Order: sequence, then C-alpha cells, then structure tokens
Amino acid sequence: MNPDLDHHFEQIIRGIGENVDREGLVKTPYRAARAMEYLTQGYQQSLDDLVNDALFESDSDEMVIVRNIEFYSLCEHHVLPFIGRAQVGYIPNGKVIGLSKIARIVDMYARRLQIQEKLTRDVAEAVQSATDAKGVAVQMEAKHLCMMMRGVNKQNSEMSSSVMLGTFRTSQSTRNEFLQLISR
Ligand SMILES: Nc1nc2c(ncn2[C@@H]2O[C@H](COP(=O)(O)OP(=O)(O)OP(=O)(O)O)[C@@H](O)[C@H]2O)c(=O)[nH]1
Ligand SMILES: [Zn+2]
Repeated sequence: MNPDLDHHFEQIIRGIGENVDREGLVKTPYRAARAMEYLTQGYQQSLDDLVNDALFESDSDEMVIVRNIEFYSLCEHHVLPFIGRAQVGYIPNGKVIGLSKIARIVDMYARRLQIQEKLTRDVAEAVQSATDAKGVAVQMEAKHLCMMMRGVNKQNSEMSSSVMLGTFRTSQSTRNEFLQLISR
C-alpha cells in the first residue's frame, strides 16, 4: 500500500474542480488509490513466482491452445482501460505448463501500463521462457476505452494483435492450424 497515491488522487479530484471534503468523496482518494494498485499489481509479480514450478514432463508435442482468456488492462497513453480476450498456443518441448498459469501470465502483464502490442509480445515471450516451447502464438483482441469514451469516439472498433514465435513463425501450416483452431 502506497499512501502517496492517495494524496495524488486527492490532487486529481481537486484539479477537476471537485470538493474533496464533500461526503461522497471523502474516502475516494483512498479507494481510488487501492483500485489503481490492484489494476497495476503486475508490477509486483514475477514470472518465476507465478509459474511456481508448475511445469510437468510430457512427451506430447501437439499444439496446446487456451482460448478466450479475458483480460483488463490500462493503456499507457491515457491510463484508460482496454478490455479483451487472449488466445495462447504453444507446442511443448518436453514439458507442459499448468493450464491456469497461462491465464496468470496474461493477467500479470495486463495489470501494467502498456500498449496492446507490447502486452501481446510480453505474454508470448513469457510463455516461451517458462516452457522452452518449440513455438508460441498469442493473439489478442480488445476494445480500448480511450477510443470509445473520448477521442475518436468509436464504439465498435476492436484491435487485434498477434505474436508468433518459433515454429509458429517458421511454419505456415502450424500458424494456419492455430488460426483455424482459435476461430472456431
Ligand atoms: N498502437 C496502439 N495504439 C494505442 C493503444 N492504446 C491507445 N493507442 C493510441 O495511442 C495514440 C496516442 O495518440 P496521441 O495523438 O499522442 O494522443 P491523443 O491526442 O489523445 O489521440 P486521440 O486518441 O486520437 O485523441 C492514439 O491513437 C490511441 O488510439 C494500443 O494499445 N496500441
Ligand atoms: Zn489510450
């Protein structure tokens, strides 16, 4: 818990012309600071702690895909939410990773400030480094509130991003299999 954050939120509320002493707002700097800490908790986490050795020997070398992992992130330009789903695939290389850990990896990076392209790459590289996989593919689609509730005000546009590593990059048929499986 960082009490400085409470003070900064108090300044923001004052800055927009509100009265921080009125009843409804008295506890708001505290609440907003705790919420912001929660939304950016990824800075306090590390890949090693999160994976917690949940790697299991396996001779399977078939593609594993986890689809529709929802995530909530904040864009680094406006500190407004972007909300979407991730699809993560990998080809094991002697070991598989605990299923929940893939979703935890997505969450750890989502709970930081960034752009979607970096989030996509961070997740792909983390899965690669945790599993030593033959290849990793990550595809994400998200709606950005900075495009919806301000700025260009487009309600229906979604951003799609993908990162392919290893065999997903070198083999067209592996990439196609992934894209086919996630579009089901
Ligand atoms: N590539 C990419 N751009 C993003 C992402 N999130 C927000 N942006 C964009 O970042 C850009 C920042 O542009 P600026 O011109 O510096 O900021 P701005 O004046 O607030 O831009 P507008 O949103 O167009 O009003 C905008 O085009 C946003 O849509 C993201 O995850 N990836
Ligand atoms: Zn933004």
